[in-house]
Amino acid sequence: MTLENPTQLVSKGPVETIGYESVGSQVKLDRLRELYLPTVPVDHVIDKVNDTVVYKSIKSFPSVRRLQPSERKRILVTGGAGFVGSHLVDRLMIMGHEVIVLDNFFTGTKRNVQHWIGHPHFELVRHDVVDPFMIEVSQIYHLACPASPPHYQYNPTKTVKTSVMGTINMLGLAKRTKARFLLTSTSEVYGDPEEHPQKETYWGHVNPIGPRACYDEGKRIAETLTYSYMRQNDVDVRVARIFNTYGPRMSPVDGRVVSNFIMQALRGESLTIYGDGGQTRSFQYVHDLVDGLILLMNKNYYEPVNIGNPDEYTIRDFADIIREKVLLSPISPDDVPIKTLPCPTDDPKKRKPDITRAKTYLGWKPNFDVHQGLQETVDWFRLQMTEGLI
Ligand SMILES: O=c1ccn([C@@H]2O[C@H](COP(=O)(O)OP(=O)(O)O[C@H]3OC[C@@H](O)[C@H](O)[C@H]3O)[C@@H](O)[C@H]2O)c(=O)[nH]1
Repeated sequence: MTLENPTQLVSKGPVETIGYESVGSQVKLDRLRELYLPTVPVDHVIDKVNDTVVYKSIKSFPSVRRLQPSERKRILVTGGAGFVGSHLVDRLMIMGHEVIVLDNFFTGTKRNVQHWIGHPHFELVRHDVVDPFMIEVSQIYHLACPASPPHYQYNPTKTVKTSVMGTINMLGLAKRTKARFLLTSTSEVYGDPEEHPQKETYWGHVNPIGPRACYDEGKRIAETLTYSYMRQNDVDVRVARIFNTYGPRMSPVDGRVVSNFIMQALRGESLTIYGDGGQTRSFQYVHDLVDGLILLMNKNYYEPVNIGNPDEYTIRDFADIIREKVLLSPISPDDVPIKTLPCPTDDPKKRKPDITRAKTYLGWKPNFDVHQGLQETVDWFRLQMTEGLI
């Protein structure tokens, strides 16, 4: 397969249209932006004098594509009220599909999908995937699982249960309904990698008993389960290994480096670097990830696929980029100091995806550069702060 022409290429200035025609996911960025960075708040009024907020019912929903009933799919998104899930839901809704979201709201929030509540194509169910769930669907995007290190280590046993029992339940559902099943796995399956960049063929270097194991090993067994159901029960499966992702609707308290640095810089606090800051990560913007997930679901490729942006930074350099983005005169980036804290146990020293597979078999590549993606993310955090929502 050859590289499909993405709607916009990186080097040609800011991205304005995203998505891929072959799967009907293309959309103007402005339309999505209205959902998380509205020019005027559509659903609430803030009364700063009395410190109250009034939520209003929305008069009309965002427009969705008119699909023939035969083209419209019924799609289940577990974890659909979370950071990544809600952006996926936005896109699937705009594409004209019917979307059912399952979420236990541990890290997700109703606000992320509030603009769809009441829409005839949309349903939101408070449910924990650890318990079975019955429904008729034709595609399942299985995202449900806390994903930031502080959140997944908060209750490690529950994180393992979510990965194991949650994935068994959703694979069982896929088996019964003959739905196509997409597992969102993670770059953490490579652990602290000895191969760099990481290809999907690399088996990883994971400490099975360390504090990250509940997530790393949880996702590894989730992958094992996925391919066992494929071999044993003919379930049609897809596996995405997601690399570090950022964007609007990240939780300000999830403890990840992007949200921590942005919140610290906006509050004029020191930026906390864990260890010497020489460890690397490669950051992708959430819309690129959503493009990759939708392509993977709809293309005919069942091996694991890395979805990430190979643009690699040391955490120290990344701190400088965020300081420059957030701080406007009269505060200069130098006015926000760096504070060094101990490095977490088993923190991977480097991480960068090899995306040859995604390019070759999906025709996918990231479109957003870090400056455009971070600018929108900072704008979103700033708006939340101005409105007193975080
Ligand atoms: O305030 C901070 C937060 C984090 N960091 C460092 O920044 C790096 C990135 O940390 P993050 O918590 O954002 O993310 P990690 O790469 O550790 O884990 C992530 O990996 C990929 C995804 O599956 C998950 O979202 C998450 O587990 C780490 O080296 C961490 O030690 C800081 O230096 N300061």
